[in-house]
Formats: sequence, structure tokens, C-alpha cells
Amino acid sequence: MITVAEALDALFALARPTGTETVPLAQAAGRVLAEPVIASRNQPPFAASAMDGYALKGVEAEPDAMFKVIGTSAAGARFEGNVGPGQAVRIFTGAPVPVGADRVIIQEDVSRDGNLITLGRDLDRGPYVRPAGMDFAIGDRVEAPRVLGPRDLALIAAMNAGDVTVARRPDVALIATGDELVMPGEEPGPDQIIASNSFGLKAMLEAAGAQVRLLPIARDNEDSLRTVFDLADGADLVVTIGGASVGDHDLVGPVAAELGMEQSFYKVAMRPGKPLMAGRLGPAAMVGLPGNPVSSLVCGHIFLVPMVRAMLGLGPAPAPRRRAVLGEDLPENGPREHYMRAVLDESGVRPLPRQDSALLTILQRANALLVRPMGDPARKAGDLVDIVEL
Ligand SMILES: Nc1nc2c(c(=O)[nH]1)N[C@H]1C(S)=C(S)[C@@H](COP(=O)(O)OP(=O)(O)OC[C@H]3O[C@@H](n4cnc5c(N)ncnc54)[C@H](O)[C@@H]3O)O[C@H]1N2
Ligand code: MOO
Repeated sequence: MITVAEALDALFALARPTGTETVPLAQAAGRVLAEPVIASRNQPPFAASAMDGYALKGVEAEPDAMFKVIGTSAAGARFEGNVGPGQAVRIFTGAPVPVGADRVIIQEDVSRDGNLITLGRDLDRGPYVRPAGMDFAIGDRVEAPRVLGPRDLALIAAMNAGDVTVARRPDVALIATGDELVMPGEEPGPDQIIASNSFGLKAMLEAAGAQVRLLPIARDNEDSLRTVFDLADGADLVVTIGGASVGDHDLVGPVAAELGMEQSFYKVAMRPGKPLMAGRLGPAAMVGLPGNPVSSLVCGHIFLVPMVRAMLGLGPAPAPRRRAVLGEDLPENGPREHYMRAVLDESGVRPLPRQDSALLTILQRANALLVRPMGDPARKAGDLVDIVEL
């Protein structure tokens, strides 16, 4: 059996970049920027007023000084003339500061009588002028790769990019397998249960940036598996769920092999998730997840999300870990890296009492995986341990 780190390296070797496409900015939220955006303009493009008030020469801004108002500069309609000595221009926030002026006096500090203004005694310091290019200048960049969020999109829009080059979303085909499964909402027979894993995995992988297809459930026979594998055609990543272990009905490995899957590994020293398999199936990467609900979702977090991120060009990095204070004593760990379903709060991290990999209620209550290294000795409350936040 290989280690989790070795399995992850093998999976990164299977994950190929998906290439790029151009999308309108309004559809770019959550996408991975693949090429830098370079500003083609300065912002602001002119010296702009930061306040509503009067633009004038700063050296003349003395208490009680008087000025003649010679025009108006509004956002979108500048004053074309020059501001000379003793002159002021009525100005509004965002408007171009006219030539000759270098300070804006806020209107609260001014009294006006017809076309004459008098400054107050106690003037705000100002100057309330934003120089051209103060926010960004031509040639400034938003670097790639990065996941585009609201703040990126606002900045890119201000740089005047109408569309952006992003990584194509990896096409992930999810195949649930098993005679015992029916879809949620259907009427299960007496020996049947509801296919749940695909729904958790779909949400998880879409949040990571993939486009996920839920294929029909494959039954526990070779024909059915072959038919559903056919439907995965065109996928960048084919993920099967279940049928990965050693039972008589665990046919995913043999059928995939018959379809030409070049196996990269089978079985990882981890708990849950031991019967994980992976390989290359034509142009696609293939990952066979164990069927137990917690195993498949934990493997999704630890392996599939990092794979999708690597395909998107975000680099080969494991699921982020951090240190947390252990909230209770733990016995020594066995020979497999253990991802314990745990609750993290201000007082520390504690594993939930039942760790059977069939228990979705426990996984749903957990907000972290407490990671026990292989052969980790007993730990005391107060020790620092690794966690992966869920
Ligand atoms: N003799 C051995 N038996 C088992 C071993 C082993 O090493 N030797 N490993 C155990 C471990 S660990 C795991 S994990 C499971 C994995 O088995 P499979 O990947 O073959 O999964 P299945 O047998 O198909 O299903 C296991 C379990 O999960 C349920 N299931 C499957 N798919 C779904 C789905 N899409 N949604 C909800 N639930 C699903 C299925 O009904 C079974 O209850 O093998 C152990 N056995
Ligand atoms: O490895 Mo299995 O995934 O322990 O339940």
C-alpha cells in the first residue's frame, strides 16, 4: 500500500491541464484566471475630486478668503477652462479637477452668495484630489492563476476588460455503482438504499471549479458498467463510486482494466479510503472511490478537489491543513493515516465518538478532519494536531 502523499503525487501526474477559454466578465465569478489582465487605462483617468465642493488653488486657501465661481465640473462633464488666481469652480465627487486648481474645499467649509464664495475659519486639510492613476496605471496587472472573486471582478472591470481568459472547467463524470442503489425520491426495494455519495461529491467538485455530470447508476454486472463507462466519453476525470473492494461484486477494477485503464495504484494506507484506485483511461484520468459514504467524501476532499485544482492550473497542492489544539486524549494510531471526523471549536478539536465510514450523520456534524499520521503515538489533550477544515 502506498501513502496518502504518494497517492496524491500519482494523482497529480494523472491530472492534465484543461486548457483555456474566453468568457464574458459577467460569467467569470469562481472561474480560474488563466492569463493576466493588464490595465489599458489609468484609474482615475484624470485628477478627480474626492468631495463635493469648490476647486481652487491650494496656496490661496486661507480662512475667510473669497473666490469668484467661474463654472462647474461634474462627473462626466468637465469644466474646460483654467482656474486663475481668486477663482473657483463648483465641483462634484468624481469630476475632473480643472487645470489650475489643486485643492477641493468641501462645501461644508464654504458660504456662497451668488457667484462669490467665502471660505470658513477651520478648513478641512484636504486636498481631496485623487491624482490620475492613483488606483492603477496602464500596465498594472491582475496576475494569473487565481480564482476570480467579487473583488477581482470589480478591479478587472475597472481595467476595462470585457472578457477574460479562464481555465476550462474540468468535465467530471460521476458513476455510482451497485445493484442496491436507487436515486433519491425513487421507491427503494427491500434490499435497496439511496445513492447519496454522488450528490455530496457533485457539490464538492462544482465548488472546486469542475463541471460535473451524474451518469446513470451502473449495476453490478460488466455490461452495465461498460455501458456507463461509454457515457463518460469526453470527460477529463471519470470517478466511480463503490465496487472498488475485493468482493465478488466489486467489478470496477476488472472492467476498467478491460477498457484499457492503465492502473497507477490500488489501495492507500489511509482510513477511511483504503480501496482507492486510480489510473489513466484513454485521455481521461480515472479514480475509483470506495463506496462507503464517508470514505468517498473524505477521498473527495483529500484527492479529488486537489486534482481539480491542479487541472485548473492552480498547482499541485494537498488540501490545506492547519494545527489545532487537541481537546481530549487519543490512543495511538494504527498503520493507516486516519482522517477522523471531528468537531473544532474555541476549546480545541475532538473526534466524534463513532468513526464507522458508513455514518453520514457523523460526517454532516463534523466540521474538520483530525489527521492522525501512520503509527502516531498516543496523544494528550493540549497537544497540537493537524486538521483539515471541512
Ligand atoms: N474483505 C474485505 N472487505 C472489505 C474491505 C477489505 O479490505 N476486505 N475493505 C472495506 C473498506 S475499507 C471499504 S471502504 C469498502 C469499500 O467497498 P467498495 O468500494 O467495494 O464499495 P461497495 O461494496 O460497493 O459499497 C460499500 C458500502 O457503501 C454503499 N454505497 C456504495 N455506493 C454508494 C452510493 N453511491 N451512495 C451511498 N452508498 C453507497 C454500499 O451500499 C455499501 O454499503 O469495502 C470494505 N470491505
Ligand atoms: O477505508 Mo474504508 O474507506 O475504511 O471504510
